[in-house]
Amino acid sequence: MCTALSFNQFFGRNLDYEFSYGERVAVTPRNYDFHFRHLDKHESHYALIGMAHVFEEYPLYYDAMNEKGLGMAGLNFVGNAKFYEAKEGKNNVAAFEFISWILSQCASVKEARVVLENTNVCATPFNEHFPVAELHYMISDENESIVVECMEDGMHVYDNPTHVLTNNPPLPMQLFRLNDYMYLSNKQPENNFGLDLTAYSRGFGAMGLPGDLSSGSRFVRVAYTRANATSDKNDLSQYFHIIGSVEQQKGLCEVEPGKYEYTIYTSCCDLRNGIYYYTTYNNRQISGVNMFNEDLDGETLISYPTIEEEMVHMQN
Ligand SMILES: C[C@H](CCC(=O)NCCS(=O)(=O)O)[C@H]1CC[C@H]2[C@@H]3[C@H](O)C[C@@H]4C[C@H](O)CC[C@]4(C)[C@H]3C[C@H](O)[C@]12C
Repeated sequence: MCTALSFNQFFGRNLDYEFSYGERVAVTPRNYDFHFRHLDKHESHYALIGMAHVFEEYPLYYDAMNEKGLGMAGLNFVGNAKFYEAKEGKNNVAAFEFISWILSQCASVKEARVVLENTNVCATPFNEHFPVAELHYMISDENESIVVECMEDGMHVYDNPTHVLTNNPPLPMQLFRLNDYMYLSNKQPENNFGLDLTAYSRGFGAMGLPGDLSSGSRFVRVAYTRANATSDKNDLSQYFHIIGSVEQQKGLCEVEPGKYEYTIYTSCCDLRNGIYYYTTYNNRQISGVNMFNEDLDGETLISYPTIEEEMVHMQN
């Protein structure tokens, strides 16, 4: 399971899975040659930063942002995702290139909508070891979010007023399910029984908020948390608290005997300042890579290993 979140200038995701593909924080500078499989070279483009599996200096992004403040993340959409054959007259983009394709040329969600109109996401595998990943995508800038779902019946581009995304089912069904929870409140409930009842603890207003790890429940939980979370100067920690409401602890979701899905990392792109923050399962201290501290006019990929050791700030 995975969850993506956009909150003010912050955008990112929980990457939940039972193993890591070996990811790094990768900066793609403006003059890195993107060799798109079905298209011409893309020699000069926006610079990108994000979490990627780096294969022979090529970034396979999971989630990223560009220097203009647009973010994009791919989340599992197994059984529903369907990518297509290359089509004449379209910009044919392999699914593994999709994040780079959008972020290398779009400065906003508005621009992404236009580019998507002529984009055909293709079922072209990266290589024999990396088959096509069945994903759907959230794209956000500071103001709006959309979700792209490529399915049997075509590519859907949805407005996403919740600014969150999890996994199955498709977004319209996730949104519809919020109807069942519209009563949730951060206030104490009224007593409608006409009996002598008391709200004997704080937090009664959100009684019934799902707490399990299924994708539909995480969608409701994180959408509710985001909708009610206050915003102040400390929005970076508030972002981590919101997405932390749906993190997965090791041991709670068994995918095969003895193997558990857990939150491998949580990312947070600061869309305004080009900083990619993240925490990992064993290292809860926030680490950061600032894309503007790199030579963004370069041609070669820059990447950093994630810091996995627990870091504790001792005070004495
Ligand atoms: C497994 C990851 C998604 C995690 C997730 O959504 N979990 C939910 C599980 S479930 O639905 O609830 O069962 C996805 C997100 C990004 C994916 C990676 C990126 O797409 C980049 C390449 C793409 C290649 O085609 C496959 C390897 C890969 C390196 C992908 C491996 C894997 O599919 C990743 C890492």
